[in-house]
Amino acid sequence: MSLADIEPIPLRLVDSDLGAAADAFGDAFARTGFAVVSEHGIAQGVIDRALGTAKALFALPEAVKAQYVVRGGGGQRGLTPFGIEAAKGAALSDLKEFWHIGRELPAGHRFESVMPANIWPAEVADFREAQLALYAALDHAGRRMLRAIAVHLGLEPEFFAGPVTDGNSILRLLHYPPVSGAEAGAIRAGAHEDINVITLLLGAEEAGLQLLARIGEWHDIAAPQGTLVCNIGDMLQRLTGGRLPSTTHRVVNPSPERAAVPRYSTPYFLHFAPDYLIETMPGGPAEYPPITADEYLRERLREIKLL
Ligand SMILES: O=C(O)CCC(=O)C(=O)O
Ligand SMILES: [Fe+2]
Repeated sequence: MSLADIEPIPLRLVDSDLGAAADAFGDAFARTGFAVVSEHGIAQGVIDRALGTAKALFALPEAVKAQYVVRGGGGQRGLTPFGIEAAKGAALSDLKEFWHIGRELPAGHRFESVMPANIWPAEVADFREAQLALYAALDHAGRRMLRAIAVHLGLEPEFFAGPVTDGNSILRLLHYPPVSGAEAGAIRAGAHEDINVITLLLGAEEAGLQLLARIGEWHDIAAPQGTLVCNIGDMLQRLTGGRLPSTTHRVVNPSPERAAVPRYSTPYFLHFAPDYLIETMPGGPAEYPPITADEYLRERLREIKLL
């Protein structure tokens, strides 16, 4: 199986033929944990404005960016500088820096203590507006994807609507600087599984993203222009008892011709509400003890050295 052969599946199918969407996405996710998604409905202008302001942010002087590191915040908001996050169990840190944006909650919201307020870079005009627009668009696309996943699992289409309402979802703006050759074995993003429910990833058109197939081989994930990549995270694997696998993936360093080119990508990690109890459904190959989404997240952030 070559992942380059994965045909993009239009997200539009969710609205026109939910059964067909459930079959197509369900099949892709059950086989590889990944799908390439076309016709996702996110306006190109929204994507371009968010990417433009993200590039402006990362281009700021290091001393300015350093002001936006939240000490003791587990990397959940603001900047996580180059050389901090390491994949679970990895000796070397990833070759990336990133900025996290969370859900905006009204003052006094019951999740305020576990979902901290966003911070915004004063130096980049329109950053807040552009990123919140992308956050909202990805959240909406993710909810549509979850309708297809619910039907694939034999659940009612709106099964996930409640559990992800006010979810602790995070928009990650990622910057992988050019690779100089002095990285001594480190890679852009070491092999890992995502912690959350599903991930929607923009920017995978620039090569590097690979998934680990069950036979133990790495496969490139080719995302044509205008598509996004969607994958299953550990929380959904846990909920489905492994019926939907959270597949290991990584971002390898560029070929010598592309070494001078930075890579920007934007995963949206869609999460459950912090108090959602993840209890394994019957019918899958595995069973896990119940745990709330927030407890599970904290356990995992400690493993990746963010907490
Ligand atoms: O940059 C990418 O293409 C993927 C990033 C990723 O897997 C992650 O941040 O979890
Ligand atoms: Fe990932």
